[in-house]
Amino acid sequence: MMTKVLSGAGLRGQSAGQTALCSVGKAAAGLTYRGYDIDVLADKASFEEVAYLLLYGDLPTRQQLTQYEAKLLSLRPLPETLKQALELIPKDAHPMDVMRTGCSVLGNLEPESPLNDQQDVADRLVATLPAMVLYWYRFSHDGVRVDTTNTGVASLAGHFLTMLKDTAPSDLEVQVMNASLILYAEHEFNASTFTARVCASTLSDMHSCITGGIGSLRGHLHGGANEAAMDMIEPWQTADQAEAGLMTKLLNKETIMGFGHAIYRERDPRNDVIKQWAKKLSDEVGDTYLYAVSERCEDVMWREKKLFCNADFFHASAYRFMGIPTKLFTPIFVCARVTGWAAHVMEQRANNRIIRPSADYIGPDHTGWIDIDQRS
Ligand SMILES: CC(=O)SCCNC(=O)CCNC(=O)[C@H](O)C(C)(C)COP(=O)(O)OP(=O)(O)OC[C@H]1O[C@@H](n2cnc3c(N)ncnc32)[C@H](O)[C@@H]1OP(=O)(O)O
Ligand SMILES: O=C([O-])CC(=O)C(=O)O
Repeated sequence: MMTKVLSGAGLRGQSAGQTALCSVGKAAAGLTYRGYDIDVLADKASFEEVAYLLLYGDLPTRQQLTQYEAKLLSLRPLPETLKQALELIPKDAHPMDVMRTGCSVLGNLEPESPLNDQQDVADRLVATLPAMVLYWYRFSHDGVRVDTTNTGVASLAGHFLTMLKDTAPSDLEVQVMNASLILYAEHEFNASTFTARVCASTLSDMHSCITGGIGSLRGHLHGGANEAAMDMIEPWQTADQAEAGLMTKLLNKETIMGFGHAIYRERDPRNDVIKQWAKKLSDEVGDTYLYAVSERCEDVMWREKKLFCNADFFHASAYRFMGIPTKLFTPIFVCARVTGWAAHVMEQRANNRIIRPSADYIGPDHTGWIDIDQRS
């Protein structure tokens, strides 16, 4: 795989520091977490194993994994005060705003300290972010105070789906959710991770760094693209309608959500994985058009613009096939990416210099004071 020739605005192509966590767009490998290829991780690992890899530095032994899973289970309960805060948030709030608030409230209740160190705060957030968003969602939408602790499901992937639906998900759904969390866990110096690192570089606390990351991920040019892609394809009932709709959008020079990437040039290696799972789900649920619509979008975008699906595009149909409401798509990204963000915060802290670039000044020349009554 070739890396993109990068230049110009948006700090594109400029190295902003070093990382041992992830390589993106390197020849042949495509995407690795601490040297492990994403395809292999998505195929063989559990999300908990990948979280451990990112947060603790290496893949766990069986004993370490058992202990880590037990730790995450023990960290699931939400503080009562946090539940009360979540209950105050209206139904029509965006779940990403709920997560931002939830993370921030937890930082007030359980601030990072020598007794609650960065590793513990990171694990606590991994264990509770899914619960925060779903506690609010189920309370505000269904009037149910969902049990966020004992769904009887050990894996975070299964726990998320069980809290959402109250019924046990299928094995395939748990498998796909697990792979999805792995695909979304980490991606070098993307915008939200960079936000978290900038925050960390001022010696701020972990909750502030993660809250900032959630805010940056929310935008449609970043994590919010999975939701925006679903909104785009939703009205199309056939592949031909999708093609006609896309052609109109391209003619109008619209940005097509779920396509293109700041670093990859030819393909996003995560797309092959999630696309395959979307196909399996499509077959399982007896879908007659959404997968075909998605595939046609992929073909048209490549034919017309040489733009490829990024990680977000086929996540939209995969999540839809699992019955997940569209506005919960990006929050799932948060549940995964919190591992990458926290690992980057720790890495930044271990070798820190405050991140403070310069700007090229383009404003007016030095200007004298004009008294308020003299201004036109
Ligand atoms: C998990 C993730 O966060 S992945 C990213 C998710 N975001 C999206 O899917 C949003 C849609 N995609 C985009 O907006 C962009 O591709 C980004 C934000 C991901 C990357 O932006 P950039 O690095 O600036 O894009 P890039 O330099 O490749 O753009 C090259 C050209 O292709 C165009 N282009 C890039 N992506 C798209 C798109 N999705 N739809 C239409 N045109 C596009 C650009 O407008 C640009 O055109 P120009 O040269 O006429 O100005
Ligand atoms: O790397 C990026 O710019 C965006 C991305 O794919 C991610 O954060 O997963």
